[in-house]
Amino acid sequence: MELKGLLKTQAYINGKWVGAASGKTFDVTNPATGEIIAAIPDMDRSDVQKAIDAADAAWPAYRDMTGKERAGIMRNWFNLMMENKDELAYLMTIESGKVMTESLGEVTYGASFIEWFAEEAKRAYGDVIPQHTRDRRLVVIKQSVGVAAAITPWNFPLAMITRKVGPALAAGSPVIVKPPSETPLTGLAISYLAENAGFPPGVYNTVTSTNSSEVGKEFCENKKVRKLSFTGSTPVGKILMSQSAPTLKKLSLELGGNAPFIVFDDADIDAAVKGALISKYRHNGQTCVCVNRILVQDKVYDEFVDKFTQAVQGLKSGNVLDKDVQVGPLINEKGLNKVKEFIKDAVDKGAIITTGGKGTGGLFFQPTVLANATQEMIIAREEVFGPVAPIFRFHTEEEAIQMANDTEYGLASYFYSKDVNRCWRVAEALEYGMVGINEGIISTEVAPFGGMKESGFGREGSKYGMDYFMEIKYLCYGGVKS
Ligand SMILES: NC(=O)C1=CN([C@@H]2O[C@H](COP(=O)(O)OP(=O)(O)OC[C@H]3O[C@@H](n4cnc5c(N)ncnc54)[C@H](OP(=O)(O)O)[C@@H]3O)[C@@H](O)[C@H]2O)C=CC1
Ligand SMILES: O=C(O)CCCC(=O)O
Repeated sequence: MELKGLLKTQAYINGKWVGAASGKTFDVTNPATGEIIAAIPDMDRSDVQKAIDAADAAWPAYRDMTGKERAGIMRNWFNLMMENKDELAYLMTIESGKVMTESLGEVTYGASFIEWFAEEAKRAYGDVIPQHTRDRRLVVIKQSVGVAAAITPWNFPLAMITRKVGPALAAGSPVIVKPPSETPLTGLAISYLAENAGFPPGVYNTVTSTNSSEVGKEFCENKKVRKLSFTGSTPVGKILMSQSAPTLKKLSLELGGNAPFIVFDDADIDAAVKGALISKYRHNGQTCVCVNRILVQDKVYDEFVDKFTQAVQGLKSGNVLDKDVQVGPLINEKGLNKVKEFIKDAVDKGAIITTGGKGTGGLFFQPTVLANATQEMIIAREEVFGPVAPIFRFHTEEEAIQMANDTEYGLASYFYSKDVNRCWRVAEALEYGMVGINEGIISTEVAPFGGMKESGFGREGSKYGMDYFMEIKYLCYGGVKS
């Protein structure tokens, strides 16, 4: 495909395309074929410092622009993403293995955060508080938090960047993005579009590196960075939080999940099968909101297992660039080994494979269903991040809630029931930041995305998203004579 200048092999700092000061590079490979796509700069802390300095220098002028002016540039950027949708999706597919239809969906989804926050830029309203003494007037304004850094994962090479930089840029904060080393090319491509959209030099920066722990330390320790937003694993989130303590860096952490999907015996079983299928096998099970555990009530257990197994057998594997293919490869060897290890552990402990269970060459693995799953299995506790659906059995509503909440995670959860009273009860009892009720896909730019417990904190998207990139300032006018 003709990529119209979108395949960038340099990083983007202070409005310039640059290599690493050390001259080092690293290769980006296609997980579906193993082919090398490009070599890009392998930066170290000195390069990251340059990006931070540039962002800090750009901050005063950028924050002084009106919301409407910032919105104009963001709107240009959104339009450019949509005009280059096919090219961005192609790049995403070849570097991440995400099937083409899903990549096209992610470009639209990712761009929607820029459209949404461009509109929000004009509405960063403050407040007037009724005075508590006659000679005072109390006003609250919201101001940009300052330079913001973003560390993003490979499973959403575009949307996890835009969901962070959208609110930051709208609020008046320059950004430095560190995309994942597996999938940096989509992030570089949108940096090129950001340049063309008209962001002033230093407002939008992208650094690439395989030395993520050093980049993370610089973001946490550098006092010019006022905010760090991270999506990725819980262990790395904890490292970033402890590294941020000395500078009291403001943090948003969107971490791992262990999503339950509960099917009650009063549910529409066909709808539940459809919801579980799309939620489990989205990006081959590699999202933090993918179903990790399916909990099914006794009476409908066998029916659900049969119908779900049949539906999974209908998923189409093949060339990820074909628009009707639904199953791609795992991102890397580590991901593939995790899948194999979790299946072996489950089978050793009594699970039955009703479909799948085998690798099909390279990083590809069959979509797999495990019946008779139990709490003793690793998959009950840890995120598999792959195409494996364990199905657990429960007897009562209380037991389902107890099983669902029996995890340190609290990101997404789902349940199916036709009983309205039960829907309210269960939704309120689930200790999760997001609950899908008779829905398997819940992500949208208009709703708050984020978790509880060890799934992190902060909310992205929606009317709440910008608050995490703004300071609330209270102004007290005294001596007002009436
Ligand atoms: N919440 C979510 O959406 C995600 C959850 N995960 C979970 O994490 C597991 C492992 O996936 P993995 O990709 O290794 O996730 P990581 O948390 O290791 O990686 C996510 C991002 O953090 C960066 N990173 C890694 N270590 C550090 C560090 N010490 N300091 C700063 N940044 C760092 C990575 O950079 P680099 O790529 O250069 O290493 C990447 O940009 C998955 O199996 C899944 O369970 C993974 C991805 C997303
Ligand atoms: O898996 C993730 O990293 C979170 C993104 C998922 C979504 O936005 O639906």
